[in-house]
Amino acid sequence: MRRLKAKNSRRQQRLSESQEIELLEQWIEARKPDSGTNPLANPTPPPTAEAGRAADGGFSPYAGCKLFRQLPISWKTKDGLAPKYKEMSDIQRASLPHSLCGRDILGAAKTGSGKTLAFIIPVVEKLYRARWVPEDGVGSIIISPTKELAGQLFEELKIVGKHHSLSAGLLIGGRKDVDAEKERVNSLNILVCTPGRLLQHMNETPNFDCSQLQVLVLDEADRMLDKKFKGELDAIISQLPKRRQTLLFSATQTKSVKDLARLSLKDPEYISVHAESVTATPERLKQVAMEVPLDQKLNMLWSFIRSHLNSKMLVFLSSCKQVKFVYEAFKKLRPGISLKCLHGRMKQSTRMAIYLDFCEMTSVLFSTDVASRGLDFPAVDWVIQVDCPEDIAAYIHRVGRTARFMSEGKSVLFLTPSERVMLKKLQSAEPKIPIQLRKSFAFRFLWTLPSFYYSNFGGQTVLMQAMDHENKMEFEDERGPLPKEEKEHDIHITASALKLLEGNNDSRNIIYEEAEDDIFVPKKSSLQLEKNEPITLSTRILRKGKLKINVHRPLGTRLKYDEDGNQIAPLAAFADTENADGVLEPDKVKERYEKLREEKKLWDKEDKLLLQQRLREKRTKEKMKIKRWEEEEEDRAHSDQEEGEKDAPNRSEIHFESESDDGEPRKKKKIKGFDADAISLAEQEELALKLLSSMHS
Ligand SMILES: Nc1ncnc2c1ncn2[C@@H]1O[C@H](COP(=O)(O)OP(=O)(O)OP(=O)(O)O)[C@@H](O)[C@H]1O
Repeated sequence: MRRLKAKNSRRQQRLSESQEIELLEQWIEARKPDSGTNPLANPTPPPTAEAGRAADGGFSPYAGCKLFRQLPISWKTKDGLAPKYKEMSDIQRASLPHSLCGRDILGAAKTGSGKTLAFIIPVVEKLYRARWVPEDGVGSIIISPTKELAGQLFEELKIVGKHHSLSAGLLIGGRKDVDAEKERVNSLNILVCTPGRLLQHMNETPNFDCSQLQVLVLDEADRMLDKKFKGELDAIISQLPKRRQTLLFSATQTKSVKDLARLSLKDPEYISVHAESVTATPERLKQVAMEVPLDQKLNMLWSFIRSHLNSKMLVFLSSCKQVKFVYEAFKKLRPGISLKCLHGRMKQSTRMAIYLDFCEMTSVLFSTDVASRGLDFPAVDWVIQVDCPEDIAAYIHRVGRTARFMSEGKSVLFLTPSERVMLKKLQSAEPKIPIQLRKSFAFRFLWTLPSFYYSNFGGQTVLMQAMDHENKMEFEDERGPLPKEEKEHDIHITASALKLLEGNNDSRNIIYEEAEDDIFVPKKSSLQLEKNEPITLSTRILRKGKLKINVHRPLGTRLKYDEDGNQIAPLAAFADTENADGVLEPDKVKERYEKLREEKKLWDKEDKLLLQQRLREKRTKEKMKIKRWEEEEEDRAHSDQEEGEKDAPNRSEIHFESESDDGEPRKKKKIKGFDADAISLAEQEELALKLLSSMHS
């Protein structure tokens, strides 16, 4: 009764809005496209209704509609879209006429083609036309497989819904104030969530009510319907009303009748705008595969990163353990470009901070498949798949993080000889995936990783385990025997690399000369492009060799220098340990060594303190960064809430604590020596102390 009253009072307050709604309803009803029609198939606008009839007899009055403003959507939505979006993409043109008139949709289009707006617009419009107010409760639920993707969808929803008075909430893990949020969740109209959080609400929040649900959206639908989310999704669906509109979108759509039956779809429109396309991946994406033996994968990755220091790179590895290992190891080796890592076992606030950082910065992000679907990182130059993807769909989504919406991108897939079967699978996929095998010798291994990392972090084991147990792909060939021997202990440059470096210490030039075509040519910085200057590395290549001691050098001939760089006589420092006849006095020598030892101890102490101070500062800086991000989030939530209270009880953003929404197994146990935040610092401290003690022993 209260709800009805609220609706009526709002209707009375907004006469012009009501008129608009009436107009939209009539417009939508009068121009309903025939089921199964695709406006893209008949691009000329119909001068009369009958002229819009396609060859198959289907009629779509939206043929020729290319702009958002030509659609029967509210002015508030048009105003929200206008600053950023004017022309529709293919999937938007094909699906919006059907979804706006309430039909269930199974939408498929290539990665980066604008599927998000294709479901957010109908969600907002449906509730607007139903004159939904916060007191009406949950009217729409958008479910995504990962927290980051949910966050991104929420941002897009804020753009479209900017001028609307609907309330929306982001329900993802990582926040502690669950109780406060449970109180607010019932007044949210649109929930953008991960399945775990939503289920947590359904089970724990008193009076949580979805009985009035109008629209359910599953983004990355095939993923949401696969066995990883089956239990959670079935539990959610069982609590939702059957009378609702359901929108399913993905770049790799499911057609399984069994899956669709679980969702009780009613005569869904199957809209696959790129079904006729020759390729399954974006047209501007260049793809190559390289055969790399397992024990050379990291060297290859290192060389690749070192040769593309101006590029933004997303590196996929198959497990959290592996991501942590590669990130820690490469970070210590300082490649000359900022490194980041992202995986499901990180704290939510850290994950979000890294996601935002990578959106803004040219850097390298090592990630598990948590970043493989849906995330719209701007301007990624390279997607590097160090480990083979699980299947073709996983490959398509991973490479889809680059070449988004009309932009260009490149991807490289490392395959061990036994993984070559994956290449065949990709090449014979329908539609095609244009991927070619390249000779890996285009890159010389300029570095081999020191075994320090392998032995201390169990690196080799990490790689082997990750590849053996986490790649679910079935191989035709047997994997070769795993190399057992330890890696060499010294950091060194291989002989061939040294030879190349003799005449040219720019690794990127080497690659340029050897590449078969321009796909591996490193990106020049804009400055270099302007000046047409040769590329130089932003960091120096260190030629590290073994320190050789010449045992045949006569005693007392070693040159020494004072602090100003002046040469001093050999053994001059020991002059005070000789008597007048030039003979060494043992007591004085002993005394001098004692003094030196004391001095060294003092330096040790100072160094230790300095190091501790630096680590403390670094930690504080990191904490401040996370805190700032959290404060900004809270401020935004507050201002949304205040704004909401002013206009109408309104927009808000909430977060819930829970795990395992990433498609990665939930494991709380920490791996010794490998906590992304704290352990890396502890590890650094330990390493520094080890170095100090080895210097002084
Ligand atoms: N009509 C449009 N005009 C201009 N840019 C658009 C339009 N629609 C979407 N975009 C932009 O294209 C990019 C990709 O869109 P979106 O993330 O919706 O792709 P997607 O199809 O969902 O990709 P994925 O399959 O990877 O999830 C975004 O940056 C978005 O802002």
